[in-house]
Amino acid sequence: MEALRLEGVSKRYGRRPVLEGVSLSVRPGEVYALAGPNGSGKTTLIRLATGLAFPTKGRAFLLGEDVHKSPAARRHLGAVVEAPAAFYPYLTGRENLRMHARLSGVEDEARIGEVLARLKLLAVADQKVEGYSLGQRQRLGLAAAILHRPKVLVLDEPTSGLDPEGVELVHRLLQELAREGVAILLSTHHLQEVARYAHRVGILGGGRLLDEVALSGKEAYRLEAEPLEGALALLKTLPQVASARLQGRSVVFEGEPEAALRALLAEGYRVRALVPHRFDLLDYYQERVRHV
Ligand SMILES: Nc1ncnc2c1ncn2[C@@H]1O[C@H](COP(=O)(O)OP(=O)(O)OP(=O)(O)O)[C@@H](O)[C@H]1O
Repeated sequence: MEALRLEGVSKRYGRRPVLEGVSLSVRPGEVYALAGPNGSGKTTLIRLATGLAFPTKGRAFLLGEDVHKSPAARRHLGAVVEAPAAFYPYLTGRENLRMHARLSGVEDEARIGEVLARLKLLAVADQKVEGYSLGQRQRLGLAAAILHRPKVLVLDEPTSGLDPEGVELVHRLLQELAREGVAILLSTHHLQEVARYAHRVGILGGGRLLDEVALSGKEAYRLEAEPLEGALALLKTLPQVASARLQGRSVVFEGEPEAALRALLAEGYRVRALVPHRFDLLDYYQERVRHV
């Protein structure tokens, strides 16, 4: 079952549409990154998915339960939406986490130590939060969000304000959590970084989900052949080809290049080039949002 699902979600502020009919889903163990220019609605979408804002149309589900109708659905959710998360400044990091733990019914001192260690906060755990740097607060926010072992984690720009070590720490943590089966939806402007481990990237623009890119990690190849449309159609029929799509004046496909070449030549296509293809997410993204 999908861990998180948005069904035709729209949001208007007054008469102004911000999101129009966005549907997406995130499976357990999947990292789904939301990208889009400033003002494209990423934060709004995240607020709708977590139940912090109501959609004008459409519905949001967490593990099959409607987030806006069943507050209990949120027990499976960990989220950092307003960054840095609000903490009591006169309490220490550990005391703040204890408060969170009590509110979510965790009451497990060992778990508090575990998440502090995971976020590399043990050295400052017993200092008051008012003395924390922005990056330390960000990490404490994430520590609070994962304290109750949520099955779904929703994060708005989880690496903003972090130094390079902090950025790496968060990326590593998210990969580990995904391997443990957590479904993760995050928004980001740092496409190249999340492309290393995100499974899918949703591109928002003009209030719509313009595209979803699956980052499979499989070997891809770029083919230049004539006629190109026919070559694309042929590749799509081959069992050795997992996926194929048009990109500019080439076809990009995943699969076995030898089998593809044999089939193309056997059918009389003129093959001009068949080379390994490195998918550049940033290039693709820029092309996708250029005309919005
Ligand atoms: N409470 C609100 N009232 C009115 N308009 C809002 C409200 N919240 C967001 N908006 C508008 O909705 C649009 C989308 O904002 P949102 O913050 O979701 O974008 P974003 O993609 O997260 O942007 P950024 O990349 O800058 O963080 C913006 O034009 C914003 O001005």
